[in-house]
Amino acid sequence: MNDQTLTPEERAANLKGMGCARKRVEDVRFTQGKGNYVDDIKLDGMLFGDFVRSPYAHARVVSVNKEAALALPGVVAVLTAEDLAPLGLHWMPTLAGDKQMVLADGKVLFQGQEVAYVVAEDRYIAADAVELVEVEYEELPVLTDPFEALKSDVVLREDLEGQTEGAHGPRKHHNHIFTWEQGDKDATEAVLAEADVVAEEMVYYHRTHPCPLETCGCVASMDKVTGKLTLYGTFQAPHAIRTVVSLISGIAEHNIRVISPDIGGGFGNKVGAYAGYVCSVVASIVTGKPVKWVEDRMENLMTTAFARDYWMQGKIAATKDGKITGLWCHTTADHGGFDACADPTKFPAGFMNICTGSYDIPTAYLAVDGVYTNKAPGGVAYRCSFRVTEAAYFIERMIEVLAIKLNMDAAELRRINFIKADQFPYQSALGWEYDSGDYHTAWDKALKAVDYEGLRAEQAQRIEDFKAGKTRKLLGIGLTHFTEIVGAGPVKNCDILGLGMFDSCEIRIHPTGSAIARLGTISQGQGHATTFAQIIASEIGLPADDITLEEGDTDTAPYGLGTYGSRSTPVAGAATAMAARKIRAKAQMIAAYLLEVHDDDVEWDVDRFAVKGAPERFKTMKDIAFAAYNQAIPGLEPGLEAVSYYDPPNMTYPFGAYICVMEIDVDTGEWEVRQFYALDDCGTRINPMIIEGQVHGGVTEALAIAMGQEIAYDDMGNVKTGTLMDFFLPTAWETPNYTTDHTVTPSPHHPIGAKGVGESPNVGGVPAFSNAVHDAFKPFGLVQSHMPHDHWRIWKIASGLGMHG
Ligand code: PCD
Ligand SMILES: [Cu+]
Repeated sequence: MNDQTLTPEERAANLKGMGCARKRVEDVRFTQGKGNYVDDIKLDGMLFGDFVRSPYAHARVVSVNKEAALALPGVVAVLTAEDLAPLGLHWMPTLAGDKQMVLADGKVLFQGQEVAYVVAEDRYIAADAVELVEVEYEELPVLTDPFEALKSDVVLREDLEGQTEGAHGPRKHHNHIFTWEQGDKDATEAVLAEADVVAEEMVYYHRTHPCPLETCGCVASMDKVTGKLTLYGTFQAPHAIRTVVSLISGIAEHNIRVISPDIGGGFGNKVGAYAGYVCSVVASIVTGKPVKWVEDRMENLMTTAFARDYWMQGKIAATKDGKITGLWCHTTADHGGFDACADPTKFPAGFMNICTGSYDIPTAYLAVDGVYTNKAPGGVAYRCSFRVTEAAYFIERMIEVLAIKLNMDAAELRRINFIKADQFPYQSALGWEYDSGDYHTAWDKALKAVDYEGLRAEQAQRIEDFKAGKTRKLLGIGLTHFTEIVGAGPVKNCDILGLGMFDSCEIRIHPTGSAIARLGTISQGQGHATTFAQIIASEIGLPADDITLEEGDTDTAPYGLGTYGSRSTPVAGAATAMAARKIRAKAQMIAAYLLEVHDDDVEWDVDRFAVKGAPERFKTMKDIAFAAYNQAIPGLEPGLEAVSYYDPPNMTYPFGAYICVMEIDVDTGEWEVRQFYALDDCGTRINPMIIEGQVHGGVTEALAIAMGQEIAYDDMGNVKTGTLMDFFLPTAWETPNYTTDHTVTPSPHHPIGAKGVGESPNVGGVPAFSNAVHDAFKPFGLVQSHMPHDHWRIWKIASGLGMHG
């Protein structure tokens, strides 16, 4: 059965295990149009839902008249808050401990808010009926600026009036949500007062949106005979959705089956619960028929969870020679009409306290104030694991601002402040324990790869030429060294709605030596079916091609908290290795029995157990799998399967060095990325090709955010960027070529040493692009300018610096 002539290396290669650039197994289906997305699901007698949405950002709903809509042939029902109230479903809990209207209850708080839900026989009738619902509104004053909101007499959340205590402590004002403080305020202020140099700046990270290719949607199907509710949907956390649906609907959890089919990109947008899910479930229960709801693009952009919108006031202190002594940050966080941020419960501003970044900063203080405004709720990670991209942008801008103050090279300033390799595990001033890192090695490699000295020389020449009138183009060199924090993560620290953030994997080996593995996570394009099979292949010596991977069906998958915050590899990936190791432990006993030696006298060799000192006497994993099912082995149960629920001891701290070289035309504001170098360290690399794809995708999203993407509002709370005509999504035209690189610093606590990587390119990419723009104008006096750096804003910078003559 087994080719004994193969070397161990050849046998290992045949497994396509960890480290192999295995081709994505998912793509056979996707490239042939054989994916199965929510909108592909068609059930007998299925009805369609659509929302009546508010055109106003703040208004009282005086009346809703459904008559004309109900009279339209094909319309089955029109639901309003009044219909949901008797069921207690007109409001729902948010992930952030707040509550949110499912359908407008007396007033609306943001443009596009759900007012009524129409159910009809097809999508088009539903859309027509939406037009026929007559809603009378009475406009109220609109607050779109969080600083104004905190001063205004206008009460946004009347339901909370008089409540001085919120989900995260005291509320200071009727539009205030929480204050979150970390670090030592007094000590930091003392350091600032005595420092040689203090740089101060307001760093704004604008509101944006993940905008996945596929919008959010679901199909709810209540079987009245069995009492079982099946809910298909674009869920990044199917198990959590099942628990939440059970808690708010009262349907027993075993009678709910949640299925996430193929998902066309999630990027954090599909973590939370939306009104569409609740209304579809209610509509299916009421009508006894399956009900489908799928958003259109404008609904997705205008109403589902936004990202960022952080105003970060910063102060950074240093000695004359550039040693950073303290960091202070006060953030005003615009959370929109309801606090629906998707962060672990104890972290209302996510992991923003990673804002000391890659630097050994002895003293620091961070305070975040959450504020209600008339904007869409949400606050999702959007490829940045819980406000880490905000934190990284903040510190990487503050470093640049400090470099200007010190008149020092920003690469050197970073180098002298990096946490040193021998300081890990490193305790940060804001409360984290960084697991591992080697920043100096990564930094030097990156600077060398782009010829940093050469670039600075070229830039100096360019400045001369510009001043001499020989060119109108500037050169910017954008530097970033970021530290990520992913893999939420320890249950003692992290939960969502009280559900501990562990994750899981169950592996079953079949008699012929192939296998199926099921996880509590769910791929939205990341390629889990490819990579997690590789972990198992390396751990138990069965070829990855013989391992099926399944996620997203709560009736079959073990409980897990889902995929976001780059947690699948750190948490479910660890569970996968641990489950595989349980299988290998049993396999060892089976092998020893078959080989008639003691358990301790066999040793593992790539895909087999061999007798110690006699490698020609062995049983392959395939032999062992068969024996597990066909031999009665004394003292052992038949079969070969295992499950692991993994509660990680710590998060993982991937890091990277990104450098962006940009040409900027001062007369048009146009930019061109000439070079983008991305070095990532995500510990042990499972699939280098997938990692490269993750970096390409993530840096492209970072480019979008830094250079143009924005959810912008006017003073009346109208969303100005609610279509892809106005909301910047880069195409192949704008997307530059990327050079990827890596170092490998394994996580000491992860069973295979892997850290997450999916979010890193966004965390590192945004400051790299933004710093490039700033760097180009720095010699002409620019210190700080807000993103997104679209052509107009860049042109305005040039203008403001008097560069237009
Ligand atoms: N060391 C390592 C790591 C990792 N890896 C790979 O890579 C990936 C990723 O991973 P991670 O990092 O762990 O992550 P996950 O968890 O899986 O995922 C998540 C992420 O992911 C990213 N990416 C992506 N891709 C795609 N395609 N799609 C999508 O959607 C997405 N999203 C995004 C996001 S946003 Mo959030 O949600 O915001 O929080 S978070 C996120 C996978 O496959 C894995 O396996 C490897 O290989 N190695
Ligand atoms: Cu975030």
